[in-house]
Amino acid sequence: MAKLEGKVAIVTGAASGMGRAIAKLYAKEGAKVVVADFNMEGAETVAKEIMEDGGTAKAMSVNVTDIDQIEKMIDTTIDEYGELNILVNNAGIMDGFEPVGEITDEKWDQIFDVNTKGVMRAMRKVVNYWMNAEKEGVIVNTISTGGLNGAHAGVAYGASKHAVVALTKNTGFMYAKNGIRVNGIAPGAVETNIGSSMKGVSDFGMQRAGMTHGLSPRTGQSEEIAEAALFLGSDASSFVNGTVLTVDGGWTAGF
Ligand SMILES: NC(=O)C1=CN([C@@H]2O[C@H](COP(=O)(O)OP(=O)(O)OC[C@H]3O[C@@H](n4cnc5c(N)ncnc54)[C@H](O)[C@@H]3O)[C@@H](O)[C@H]2O)C=CC1
Ligand SMILES: CC(=O)C(C)=O
Repeated sequence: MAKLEGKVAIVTGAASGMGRAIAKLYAKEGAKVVVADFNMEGAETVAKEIMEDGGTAKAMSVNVTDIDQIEKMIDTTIDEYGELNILVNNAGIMDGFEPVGEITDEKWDQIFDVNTKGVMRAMRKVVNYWMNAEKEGVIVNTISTGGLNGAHAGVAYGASKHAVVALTKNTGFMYAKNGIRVNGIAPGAVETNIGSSMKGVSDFGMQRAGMTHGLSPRTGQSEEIAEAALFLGSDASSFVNGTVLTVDGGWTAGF
């Protein structure tokens, strides 16, 4: 039996990288998947690939910095599929490895709007839906090893991801008796298109962070992260709640 048979899932940032791999694996395991991204062309391609493989998917144009678009994403999914069981908050962008002495207010806000506020707003909307409807549900947040230590990116990215760890733990704890589970994944360095979101790279920050990146045994593939997202999104993880699963090939085990 497919692991997500009968489930409806939203995956944000699903036009590329880990989001794409998660959307495809969820669909392969029986879920109806909303492929949400502000890159609509990319989202449509992923939805088409899923449907060609016999799955069910719908591309949706969503900018996670826009509250109206986030809320519409969730309302439309429930209207069209009659249900929403799994929300994967995966959309994210990198900073330019800036340390605090170099970060601008504008860059800080830009990173937080996508990586943190967008996640909180989607979680708030879906949790209220589940609570009001007295339904159970699962949230999976793509965080980062940069959300667990200070050495993997700049100050804005690290702080934005540390905040999602707190969002994950707090929400998992608060609604644990209501059948709502919330977990995160902390991937290490994974081969995706995230580099294209890096603007104005700091030589100083890159040099400092690069020292720890050099300790990573290897880079990961998006499909390896998708397997963790499948575990956390499915009933196989029914007793796992309010925690973060590191998936980094052993990179951060050594320090
Ligand atoms: N690649 C890596 O080494 C790591 C990435 N991560 C996290 O994994 C998540 C996925 O990133 P990747 O697959 O690596 O990157 P990616 O760049 O391949 O995919 C990110 C997707 O998010 C979308 N996106 C960006 N801003 C958006 C917005 N405002 N609204 C809607 N969609 C938006 C992009 O269009 C893209 O399709 C991110 O949260 C990232 O921070 C975490 C650890 C390591
Ligand atoms: C992009 C990112 O989060 C890492 C850990 O490389």
